Amino acid sequence: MKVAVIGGGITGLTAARHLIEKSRSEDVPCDIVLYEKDSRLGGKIRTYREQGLVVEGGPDSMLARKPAGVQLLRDLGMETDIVYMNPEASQTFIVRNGKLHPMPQGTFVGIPAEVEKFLTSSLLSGTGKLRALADVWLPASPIQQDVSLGAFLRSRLGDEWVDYLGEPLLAGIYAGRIDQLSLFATWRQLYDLAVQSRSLIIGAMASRKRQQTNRSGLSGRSAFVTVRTGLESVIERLRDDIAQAVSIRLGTQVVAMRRTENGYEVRSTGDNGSSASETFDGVVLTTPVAAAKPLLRQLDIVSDEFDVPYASTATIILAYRKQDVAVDLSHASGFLVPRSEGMAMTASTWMSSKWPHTTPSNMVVLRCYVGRAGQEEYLQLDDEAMVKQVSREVESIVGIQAEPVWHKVTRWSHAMPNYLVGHGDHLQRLHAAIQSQAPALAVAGAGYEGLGLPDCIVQGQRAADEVFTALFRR
Ligand SMILES: Cc1c2[nH]c(c1CCC(=O)O)Cc1[nH]c(c(CCC(=O)O)c1C)Cc1[nH]c(c(CCC(=O)O)c1C)Cc1[nH]c(c(C)c1CCC(=O)O)C2
Repeated sequence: MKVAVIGGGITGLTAARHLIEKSRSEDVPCDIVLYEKDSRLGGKIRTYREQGLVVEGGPDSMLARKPAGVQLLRDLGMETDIVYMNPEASQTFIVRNGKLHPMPQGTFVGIPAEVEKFLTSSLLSGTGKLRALADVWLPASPIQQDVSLGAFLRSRLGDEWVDYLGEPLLAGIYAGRIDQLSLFATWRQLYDLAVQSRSLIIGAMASRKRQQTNRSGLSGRSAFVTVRTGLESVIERLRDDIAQAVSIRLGTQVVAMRRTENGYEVRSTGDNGSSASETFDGVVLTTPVAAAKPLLRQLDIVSDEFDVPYASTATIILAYRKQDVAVDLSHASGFLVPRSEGMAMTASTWMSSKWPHTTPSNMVVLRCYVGRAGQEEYLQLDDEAMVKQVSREVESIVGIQAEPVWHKVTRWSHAMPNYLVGHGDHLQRLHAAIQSQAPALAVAGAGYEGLGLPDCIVQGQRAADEVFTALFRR
């Protein structure tokens, strides 16, 4: 059999690796061609190793509680390279009126699970806190179908909680707008919590208790993990792992697809202007949704209702000399900036505190984020102006007056998928259309069922499974 994998990010690479595994375990030869339009593999994963730093331009870590990520590292023989987030740097701040306020203690993703601690928080006004606590007495939410994450949370915990805690924490993951994101496709567990316990706060109290009893085996281990030599070394290892069995076509964009009698014709153009056509039995399509849709349309899979806008962002890494930084950042991982603060920055991660292995001991490194859905205007700034703007904001929020001695701006155009209300239903219809019209074809990646690295890995493996099984049964 012969399979095309379109896209060379983490999803496509794990799909290719999984196809090889299946072909070996079932003893069925499988030719694999991987197309990547960029001149490098890795997609959103990009590590800079400069000035003694090992810092990320894209994702900096992954959730340990989603096992696919850590499992992949083990499968690639990288277990000894795994680094856990510094447990000392667990405090997160949220900016209000230009000042840092600690995230309230004793919450479950911001939802109060310890009422007394929540009441002492300086982040919300007295009225805001009381309104949030009213969730305990409110009747069950009468939700039958998908609504926005914001509508659901506003009804239970009030606007102030949503604007200063809920949106930065829960919509921030998508660089999205809380009033547009789908409740079911983003934080369904919060809906489930409210169904089980009627109140989110009562549900948060119960899950916190469960967490505390289950945690015994994980003591001291943080929620996030990364790789000592940078996440790009996972890409390098994956590439080496599959290189023998996969033809990797860099700088090659798939521009058209057509059904043939038994499979697919894939047409591509190269950076040098060349064009080529090749036929395959199966296809794993892992590009962003905007690149996948025109190809699907050529196969008569119309998915106009399946709309996944991608927000544009940038990360700005600022490195300071430690001797120039008068504030102690060592106990915190960083801060989030609510939309209403009107700043360029949406958040900042204190890399040298959260991930000490990334930074020489004589430096302090902050990674700042700019841009989210509906707030993309600061991305127009050129690198120099962006660094200036962001370091000015760092000065006023954090109190670092020094000039950064090194910086790196990484721009991510249309990079963060936002799952809108109805995402799940539209996705189901897309899968049904693919199943009936396009046998041995599967879609996977951040635009569909989770944008973190573990979810991309799971989707890549599942898509490879589906395509392999469809062809194996023939
Ligand atoms: C406090 C904070 C968060 N996230 C962040 C902070 C800032 C300070 C710091 O670095 O400590 C930083 C962050 N993390 C993410 C973004 C958006 C990226 C961008 O704007 O370019 C930003 C700005 C992506 C993310 N951040 C996260 C994901 C999802 C990971 C996954 O689902 O696999 C992404 C894409 C994870 C995350 N991140 C956060 C929560 C509550 C969660 C979910 C945890 C859980 O589900 O148990 C909060």
